[in-house]
Amino acid sequence: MAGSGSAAERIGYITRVQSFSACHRLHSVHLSDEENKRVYGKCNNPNGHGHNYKVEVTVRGKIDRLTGMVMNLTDLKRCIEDVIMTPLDHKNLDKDVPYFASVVSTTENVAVYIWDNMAKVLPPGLLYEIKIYETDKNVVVYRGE
Ligand SMILES: Nc1nc2c(c(=O)[nH]1)N=C([C@H](O)[C@H](O)COP(=O)(O)OP(=O)(O)OP(=O)(O)O)CN2
Ligand SMILES: [Zn+2]
Repeated sequence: MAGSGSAAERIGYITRVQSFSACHRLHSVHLSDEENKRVYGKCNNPNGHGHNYKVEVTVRGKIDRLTGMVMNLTDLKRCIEDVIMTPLDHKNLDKDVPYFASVVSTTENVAVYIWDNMAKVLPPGLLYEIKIYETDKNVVVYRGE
């Protein structure tokens, strides 16, 4: 049985929460203007609209027996600064972030963008989940599938 102090490996999930502000417009380059209006409605407004996004970045891994950590949250904080805050905070997602020039800036795609870039800077296999609150009511989860 795995009691405290046993040799059994423990798996932990740790999450850091980060907020950022950005504006965007839902508009697909693969759809006509009419289709864009029909699909995205008010979110296709040419002048865009803004959100205060909240992102939860979760990593999963062994709780190191010596350090007591899955990873140092201070290191996770630095990764989040580089991957989320520097490129996205106070930006127009569609105009300031090259990735969204051809990819519609839905929250699903923002989650994929963050996942792909977090995976590049974290130790392999550690990233577990990106959860984004676009609003209090609209929440997206992406787990790299
Ligand atoms: N599948 C998706 N659908 C929608 C997305 C998205 O990212 N993925 N995004 C939007 C808009 O960006 C929009 O800003 C959402 O606004 P709204 O519907 O007004 O947000 P709320 O539901 O929180 O607003 P309430 O009016 O308070 O209900 C649309 N669809
Ligand atoms: Zn929006």
